[in-house]
Amino acid sequence: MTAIKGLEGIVATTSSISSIIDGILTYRGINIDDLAENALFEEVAYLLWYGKLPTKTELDGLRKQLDEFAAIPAEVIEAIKLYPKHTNSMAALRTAISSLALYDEEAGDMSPEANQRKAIRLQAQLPAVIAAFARIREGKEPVAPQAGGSVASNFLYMLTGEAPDSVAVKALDQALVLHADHELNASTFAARVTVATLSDIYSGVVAAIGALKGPLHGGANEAVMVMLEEIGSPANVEAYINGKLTNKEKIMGFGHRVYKDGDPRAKHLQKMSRELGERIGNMDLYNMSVKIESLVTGQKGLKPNVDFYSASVYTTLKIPRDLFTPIFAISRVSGWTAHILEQYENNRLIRPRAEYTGPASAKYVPIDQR
Ligand SMILES: CC(=O)SCCNC(=O)CCNC(=O)[C@H](O)C(C)(C)COP(=O)(O)OP(=O)(O)OC[C@H]1O[C@@H](n2cnc3c(N)ncnc32)[C@H](O)[C@@H]1OP(=O)(O)O
Ligand SMILES: O=C([O-])CC(=O)C(=O)O
Repeated sequence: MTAIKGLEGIVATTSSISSIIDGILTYRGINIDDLAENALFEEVAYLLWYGKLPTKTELDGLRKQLDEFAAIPAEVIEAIKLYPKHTNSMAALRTAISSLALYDEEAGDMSPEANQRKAIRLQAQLPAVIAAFARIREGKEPVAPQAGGSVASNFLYMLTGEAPDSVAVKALDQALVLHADHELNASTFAARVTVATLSDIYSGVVAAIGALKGPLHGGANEAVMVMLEEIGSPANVEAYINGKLTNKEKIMGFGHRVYKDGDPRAKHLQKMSRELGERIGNMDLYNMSVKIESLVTGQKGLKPNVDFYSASVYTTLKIPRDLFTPIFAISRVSGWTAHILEQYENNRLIRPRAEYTGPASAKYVPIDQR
């Protein structure tokens, strides 16, 4: 038995949800470029869950369910008020989602219908939980979502308490489309491993949030912003990046386990970053990002991944840095739950083996002789 470090290249399941073949990403066979340019996030969530694009009636039905399910139990809001104000936002999200399970009367119902409803409930409640946490830590009361609003517009509304402008809503919606699913990424794998024991959907999503939090995965978008802040201005980029590369440090937002020739989603986020910068008349973040890309690609051959330009996009939308990874979760929960439902449909316990590297043969030594 020889271990493959990081399971690179191992095909661990079949899935009909998303594919990455020859560097092309599709959701249910539809190219991500097509979806990024034309689809709304709710259409994409429907596509991931049900395997087809919704009709207008089906989309309206999903929106109605998202509205109905968005309310957060008062006990969960009260608990969030007790979280330390400076706690990590992904830790807060992980805890709050876990506590939502306690108040879901269907939590123990493992029927496909109940699990589908729970998937929609998680999609509806996750943005509300993040916005509530962000407001509560500033001493403000949570804002309820507006019926009929999209996931993107409602998140911005719940965060600020003000009607968001249409450019911001469109940008966030497109970002949500781009992040919704990605084959067997680490957090989705964590979710599938968890529910393959026939544990519940909340446990799967909590495991996924824990995996997404790390800076080698979803946490990279926040780490990119930390880097941009450290650099400070386009004039400092070269010295900073050269220093990091000389020290063999990783540049966050670059590289990918599957894409070696570039991430097809990055160009959409780059365009968004440029357009939003032009709109506010400040191109510093965009110019810094482009310069970093040119140096890292030029010297290391590494291309930006989905996390790189999302940092400048979210900052230009005035979203606090530590909410970037929770926003990733707002989108990816659609993919996580689609994968969880797929896992339940055709389940087998996921239990690989380990190549043993400990002592070959050892004897128990009584404690008084050690
Ligand atoms: C949504 C997402 O999860 S996208 C990924 C988000 N994560 C990041 O942006 C963090 C930065 N990137 C990375 O750490 C990696 O590229 C990962 C984790 C994404 C992929 O990791 P792996 O497939 O395991 O690649 P691995 O880390 O082995 O890198 C291979 C080589 O490229 C180098 N490399 C990879 N990424 C980077 C980077 N961002 N900066 C500098 N060097 C890098 C490694 O140091 C390694 O070099 P070596 O062979 O000389 O030791
Ligand atoms: O697929 C991966 O390894 C990381 C990921 O989630 C993504 O790129 O969206």
